[in-house]
Amino acid sequence: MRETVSVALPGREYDVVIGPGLLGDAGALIAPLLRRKRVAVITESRVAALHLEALREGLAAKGIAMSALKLAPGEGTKDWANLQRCVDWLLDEQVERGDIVVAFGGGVIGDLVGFAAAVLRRGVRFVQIPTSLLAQVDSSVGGKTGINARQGKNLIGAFHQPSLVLADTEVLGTMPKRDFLAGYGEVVKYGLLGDAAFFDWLEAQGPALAAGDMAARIEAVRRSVQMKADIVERDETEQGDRALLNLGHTFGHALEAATGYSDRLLHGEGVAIGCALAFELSARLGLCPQEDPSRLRAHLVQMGMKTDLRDIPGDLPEAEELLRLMGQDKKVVDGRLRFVLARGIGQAFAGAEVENEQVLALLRDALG
Ligand SMILES: NC(=O)c1ccc[n+]([C@@H]2O[C@H](COP(=O)([O-])OP(=O)(O)OC[C@H]3O[C@@H](n4cnc5c(N)ncnc54)[C@H](O)[C@@H]3O)[C@@H](O)[C@H]2O)c1
Ligand SMILES: O=C(O)C(=O)C[C@@H](O)[C@H](O)[C@H](O)COP(=O)(O)O
Ligand SMILES: [Zn+2]
Repeated sequence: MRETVSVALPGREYDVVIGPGLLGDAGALIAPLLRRKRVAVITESRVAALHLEALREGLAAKGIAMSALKLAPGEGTKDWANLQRCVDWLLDEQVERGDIVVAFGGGVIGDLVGFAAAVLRRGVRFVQIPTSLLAQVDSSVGGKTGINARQGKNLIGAFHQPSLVLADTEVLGTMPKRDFLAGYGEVVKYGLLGDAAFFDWLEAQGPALAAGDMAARIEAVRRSVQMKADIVERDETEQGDRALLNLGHTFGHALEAATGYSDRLLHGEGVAIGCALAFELSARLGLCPQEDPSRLRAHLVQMGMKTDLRDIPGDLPEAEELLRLMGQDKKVVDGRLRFVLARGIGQAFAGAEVENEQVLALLRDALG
C-alpha cells in the first residue's frame, strides 16, 4: 500500500512517497540524500508528543542521528519570531549547506521550516514529513514556503522545493477531527478545480475517508498530490495555471485575517467556505449553474464542515472590510482583485475580474 508521485521539475525532481509506516522507514528513505548521518528536525509540541520518537527510531535504524527543535503549535507560529528562532537554532546546530533540514508537522511547520531552509546559508535542502491531512495533500508539495505578516497571509516567503516528501498516512490516525476536516477542505478543492470525477468519488468515499479507511486516505492523498504535481510542473511560480490551486483562497485568507489567525477559523475551513463563495459568485455571474454551489454545500454539510460565514464563531467585520482584506491577495494586478471562478465542478479558471459591487453584494448576503 505505498504510492509514489514524482514532481518533475528539471534539475530538482523529487518524490512524494505516500502510505502507512513511513516514519519507521524514514532512515532508509532519507539516507540517499545525506552527506553525513545527521538531520536537524523542526517540529511542534503536539506532533512531537505523538510521533517524534517513531521518527527518531526510523532514522536510528539507518544510523542517522537527529536533533530536534519543538515550537508551539498553531497558525500563530508562522511569524518572524519563529523564523528567527528556526534559523538561530539551525546555525547553532551547525547545519551545513550539504545537510538536510526536516519539517515534521502540519502545514504551519512545513511553510515556516521550508522558508527557514530557503534563507539559511542562502538555501539548504529540506525534507517534508507532513503529519496533517492538509499538509499531505497540499502544503508539503510545490515549494511555497513562508510566514504571515501583520498585513496579511503568507506575504513573506520564497519558492523552495523540498528534496523529498514522506506522507505517512498512518499518522493521520491521531489527528483531531476538526483539523482533519479542515484539511479535507483542500481535498475538495482539488475535485472542484479540475477533476469532477474526483469530486464524485469524494461524495461517495468522503465519509469512509473521515472514518479512517486507509485505502481511501491513500487514494485521496495520491490524487490530490498528483494534480498538484501536474500543475506545479507546468507553472512553478504561479505565472498562470498555478493560481487554480488558490481556488477559495481570496475569500479564505481574508477570513483568516479577519479572525486574527486564531482557532476561530482554520485555514482549510476558510478554504472550504471560500470555495462555496467562489462557486456562489460563479453562479451569480452566470458562469455555472446554481446546482453546482448547492451540490458543493450539500457535500460539505454531509461531511460536517462549515459552509458559511455564519458558521464562524464571533463577530466578523462588514463586507467592505472583508473586501479591503482581500486586497492583500497575491493575485491582485494593478490594485484589482483577480478571482479563481468556475464554469462547473471540476472546471475552475483563474484571472476573473469581478466588479467590487458584485463581491460586496455576495458578502453582504453571506454575512446575513
Ligand atoms: N505551502 C502551501 O502550498 C500550503 C498549502 C496549503 C496550506 N498551507 C498552510 O498550511 C497551514 C495549515 O496547515 P495545517 O492544517 O496542517 O495546520 P497545522 O500545521 O496548524 O496543523 C493542524 C493541527 O493539527 C495538529 N496535528 C498535525 N498533525 C497531527 C497528527 N498527526 N496528529 C495530531 N495532531 C496533528 C497540529 O498540532 C495542529 O494543531 C496554513 O498556514 C496554510 O497557510 C500552505
Ligand atoms: O500551492 C499553491 O499554489 C496554493 O495556492 C496552495 C494553497 O492551498 C496554499 O494555501 C497556499 O499557501 C496559498 O498560497 P498564497 O500564494 O495565496 O499565499
Ligand atoms: Zn490552502
